[in-house]
Amino acid sequence: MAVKSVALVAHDNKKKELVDWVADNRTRFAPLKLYATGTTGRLLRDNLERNDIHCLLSGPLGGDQQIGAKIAEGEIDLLVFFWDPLEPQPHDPDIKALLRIAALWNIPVACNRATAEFILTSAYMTDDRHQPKKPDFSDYTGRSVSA
Ligand SMILES: O=C(CO)COP(=O)(O)O
Repeated sequence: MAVKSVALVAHDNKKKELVDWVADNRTRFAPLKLYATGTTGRLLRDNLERNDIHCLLSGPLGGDQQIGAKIAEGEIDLLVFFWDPLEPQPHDPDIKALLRIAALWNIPVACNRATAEFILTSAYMTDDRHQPKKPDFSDYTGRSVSA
């Protein structure tokens, strides 16, 4: 079975919810390759005693953009992003950019625990025959533009 890569990101008020959810699903997460923004990743590492989590920069310091770049490069199969709907964030443009790039590249995104549960327990998680359709941007990249 191909190893799926999951990016885990949570805003401060949502970090406990994310860490608890991942801990509750430890067995399902065991075979998955995990990426996380800096602080989320540190908490996951400490609480799950998993030292193989690829921790990027903290979100406001560029971590959201690093995850977005990995999505664009085809390295991420699922984004779990518990963003905080009750608190403004200084790096709001980065958050929008991350959600945009995930939508653009047709990556499944869970923004709350209910959705994350549906996706994590989906048969598609372990079925190599299922691959989300890769978008075809050839019309866009090949468009005529005058220099
Ligand atoms: O701010 C974040 C996502 O927008 C998360 O970053 P941290 O995991 O570093 O707190």
